Amino acid sequence: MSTKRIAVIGTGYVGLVSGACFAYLGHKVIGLDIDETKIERLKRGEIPIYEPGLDKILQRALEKGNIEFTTDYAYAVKNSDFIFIAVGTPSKEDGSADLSYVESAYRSIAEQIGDEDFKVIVNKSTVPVGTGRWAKEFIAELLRKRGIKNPEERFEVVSNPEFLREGKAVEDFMNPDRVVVGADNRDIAGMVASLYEKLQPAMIITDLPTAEMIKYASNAFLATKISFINEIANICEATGADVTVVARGMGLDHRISPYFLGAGCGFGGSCFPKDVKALIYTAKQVDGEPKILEAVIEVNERQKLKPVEKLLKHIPNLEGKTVAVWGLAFKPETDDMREAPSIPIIRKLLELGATVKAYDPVALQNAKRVFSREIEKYGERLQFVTEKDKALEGANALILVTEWEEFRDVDFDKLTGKVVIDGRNLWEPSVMKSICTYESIGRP
Ligand SMILES: NC(=O)c1ccc[n+]([C@@H]2O[C@H](COP(=O)([O-])OP(=O)(O)OC[C@H]3O[C@@H](n4cnc5c(N)ncnc54)[C@H](O)[C@@H]3O)[C@@H](O)[C@H]2O)c1
Ligand SMILES: O=c1ccn([C@@H]2O[C@H](COP(=O)(O)OP(=O)(O)O[C@H]3O[C@H](CO)[C@@H](O)[C@H](O)[C@H]3O)[C@@H](O)[C@H]2O)c(=O)[nH]1
Repeated sequence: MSTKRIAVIGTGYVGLVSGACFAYLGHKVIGLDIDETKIERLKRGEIPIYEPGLDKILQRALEKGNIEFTTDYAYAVKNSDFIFIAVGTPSKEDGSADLSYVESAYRSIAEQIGDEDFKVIVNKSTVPVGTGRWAKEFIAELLRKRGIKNPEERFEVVSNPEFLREGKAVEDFMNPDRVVVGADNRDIAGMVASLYEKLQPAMIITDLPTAEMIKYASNAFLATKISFINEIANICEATGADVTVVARGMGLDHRISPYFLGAGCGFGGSCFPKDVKALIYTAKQVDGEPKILEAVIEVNERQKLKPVEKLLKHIPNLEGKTVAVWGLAFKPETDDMREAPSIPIIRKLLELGATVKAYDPVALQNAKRVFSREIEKYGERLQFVTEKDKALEGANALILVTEWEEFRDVDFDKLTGKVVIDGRNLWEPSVMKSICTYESIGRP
């Protein structure tokens, strides 16, 4: 494999993992961020996020001298041929994707492109269909204004959406189900595809809008599977069926597949909620009626509060009661709190007068930031504890929100007599029901 010079703009979950993995694969990588503190920490070898396996990959890349970090766009653009954009694209109030960080990255890159350059600008951020083509005009115009001759010949824009999952990011990047590359110029798409050749992935090379749409359609479909099974879980609950067995029975049909049929208290994270909303927005802009997508969000919003609904059946008045909450991050193996179901659950419990004792193995620091308003408003009624058993001390009930592995083995003595709501169907009902008042999602 020939070594290529790559800059990665944004050193968050996607940028840092992609940069470290490209460097591990033998490319020369410059990671750039506007967050100076983050870059200072990375230069010292500290990793600002919790992501299993990233430390080892990054360490190896640093030892090989294949990765460096900077805040200097001039340096990063000058010393790279491929510039990957991996900045955030969060939801705006109206559900559309906020492209201001992406636009700012394009501007900063365009300021550094000279008369003799040719740079391949690769969108790894999830951006609405049409963004790549728009970016080509936007960047060309910026170059034109700077007096650069033949601006369209100085760069190409490529879409290379990322499909990694948090908590399994390194594993997913190194073993992708597929790599998707979209560009108007197929030769340049091929050049981007070749950056991954060591991984020998299934490869889709297509045009810009199609690549952008593959990302949204994939996330929307996975989110649909989750809302679908949650809807089935609610029907199971009312009819005495067991959703976990139903999901197993469905999943053995290879056309359905067993994945993403885990019923629970809904999906969270930095991607599914915002990407489904952005796709709804796009659909409406082109006069579509995205009924399925809207239902996916609606079902999910309701599902997130299911555990509280179930708790109220057993303890109708939560005033003066204490509820332990296990798992705050939006899924296990991450410290990411974005759109975590624990947020509406804890807010609701506090509103209803409960004292909440919250525990997570790695997300406590981020959780304290997310709940800063509640900490101020409710004082001692919202406590963060550093051990799962401490959360149970004096608690009338336990809600399991995130299925961290350490919650699998519980000290049954500590649960005796409590109301336990299992929001992720982690425990065996027959065992739990013998020691406490136990409810799960969609199981008798
Ligand atoms: N998190 C995931 O699992 C995941 C997976 C696939 C795709 N994505 C997509 O990838 C993109 C990035 O997501 P993330 O979770 O890594 O975001 P993140 O918030 O973790 O990181 C974004 C980084 O970009 C930096 N940044 C912002 N503006 C910048 C600029 N103008 N120049 C340089 N750096 C800048 C921020 O300081 C931050 O460090 C999003 O579009 C997201 O939808 C995310
Ligand atoms: O059967 C399931 C599977 C997942 N979830 C929930 O779904 C959310 C998202 O989980 P997951 O997809 O594992 O995590 P993400 O890191 O958000 O990854 C998704 O979003 C990324 C960003 O776009 C994509 O790159 C990935 O392919 C896509 O899986 C979490 O809250 C999970 O608890 C369920 O409720 N039931």
